[in-house]
Amino acid sequence: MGPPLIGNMLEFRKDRMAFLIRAARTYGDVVHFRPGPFHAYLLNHPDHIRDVLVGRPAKFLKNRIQGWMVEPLLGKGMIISNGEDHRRQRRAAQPAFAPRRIEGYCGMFVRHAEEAMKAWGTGGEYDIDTEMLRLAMKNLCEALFNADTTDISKRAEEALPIAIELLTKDSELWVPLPSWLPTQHNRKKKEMIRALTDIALSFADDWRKSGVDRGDLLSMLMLARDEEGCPIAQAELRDHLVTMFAAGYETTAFTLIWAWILIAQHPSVEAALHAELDRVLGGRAPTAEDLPKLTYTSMVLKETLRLYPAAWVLALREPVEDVAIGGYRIRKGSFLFISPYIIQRDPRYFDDPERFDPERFSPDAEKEIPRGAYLPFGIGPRVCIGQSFSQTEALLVLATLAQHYRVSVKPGQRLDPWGGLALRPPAGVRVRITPRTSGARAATEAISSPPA
Ligand code: HEM
Repeated sequence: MGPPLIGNMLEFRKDRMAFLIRAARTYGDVVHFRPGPFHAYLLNHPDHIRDVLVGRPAKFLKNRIQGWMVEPLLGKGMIISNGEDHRRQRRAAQPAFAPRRIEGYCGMFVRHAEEAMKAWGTGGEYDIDTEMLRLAMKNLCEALFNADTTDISKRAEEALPIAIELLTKDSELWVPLPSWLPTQHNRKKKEMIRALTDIALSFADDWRKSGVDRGDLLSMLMLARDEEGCPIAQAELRDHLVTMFAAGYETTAFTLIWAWILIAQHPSVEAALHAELDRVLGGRAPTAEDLPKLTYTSMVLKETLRLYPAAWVLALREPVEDVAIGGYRIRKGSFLFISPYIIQRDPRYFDDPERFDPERFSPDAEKEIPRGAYLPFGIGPRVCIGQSFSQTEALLVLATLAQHYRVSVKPGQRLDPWGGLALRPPAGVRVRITPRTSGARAATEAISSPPA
């Protein structure tokens, strides 16, 4: 438990991922620890996780502490709201993520990937994180805000990561430092948050000039009316838009970054991926109709999200009354940690869990995974609203790019995961990007064609 007041805070701060893994492997399904003066519990059994997220979600609210950690950025947006506020926000945003809508985004995901390929040309050395983050931001801006992406997404690309990094630093303290303190940290944070607010509200201003329903998230929010016929207040609109930025940007980009790293490290997976892409696409760009045929590509992404779930820990939950979980009495107001990263590497549910093996997600094998042991997008009523948006985006981006290019990671870089707001490599990832030759494509086509 550690000393009073500080508890396990120092250990947790030093290496939170290692601390949680150690705690789970040593103490089992429900682990009590103390980040500072608080009582926290890590839930590490699929049944307990389902109990909280699916069985009794109304008894476990998003916790107040993370409210102050991320509220300066997200305001009272959907990720941290509770109860009726949350239901209203989710209802307003849901149509932008309907299957028909997502199908409509497919051409744009591919177009942006093709633009990236044009710049790659005959290949060279790149930071794969910069490339994927740029793509994710363009996709997000165009799909959700119908914004001309070049200028706006550049500004957002600059401000968002800095804001997220400063908030992550705050979150390590567990106790809020007054935001009025004239520190450089606070000044920078305010500046970045103001920049993001300006960007979000400039979308709204642009929209008002035409007032046309373009079928994107922004139009839906701008046209939404409450029971009294009033539009969404400016502050709520801002919170909605910045929340979507924060939730949808790094998550998808880092999933793709990890996928490239893992594919580069596993030549047999790379060969199977190329074989599928050559067989299904044969050199042409993918479309929405190809999605169900890209089964192996999808398995690669699912396995990437098992080992490197971008949301490595879910938003903390707080019981609204004393509850029993797995035979333990947990007091009202404690924090509940649920970590996809920890449970998805648990040897009880995944054989040889550190091994990258997309076959775990072959249609038959996937059915055997216990419910609650694999949850990169969460489960229950707070499941990620952007899940199918992001899965479709990642699949099409990977299929478009991997069909024509190979990525190899320059040796000597640190690639251990670091749990910031999203799970990421500790620094930029330098890679060599090489065009796949048509000869190589013909060879995989020969391997993947059934004998006559
Ligand atoms: C690989 C990509 C992504 C991953 C791994 C991911 C993961 C998650 C997870 C685990 C949750 C549930 C959090 C909890 O229960 O505490 C969540 C919620 C959410 N995600 Fe995602 N997400 C991704 C992409 C996106 C995208 C692209 C968007 C929007 C464009 C998005 C928007 C949201 C929102 C608004 C919520 C809050 C939903 C609610 O509370 O009702 N996410 N996400």
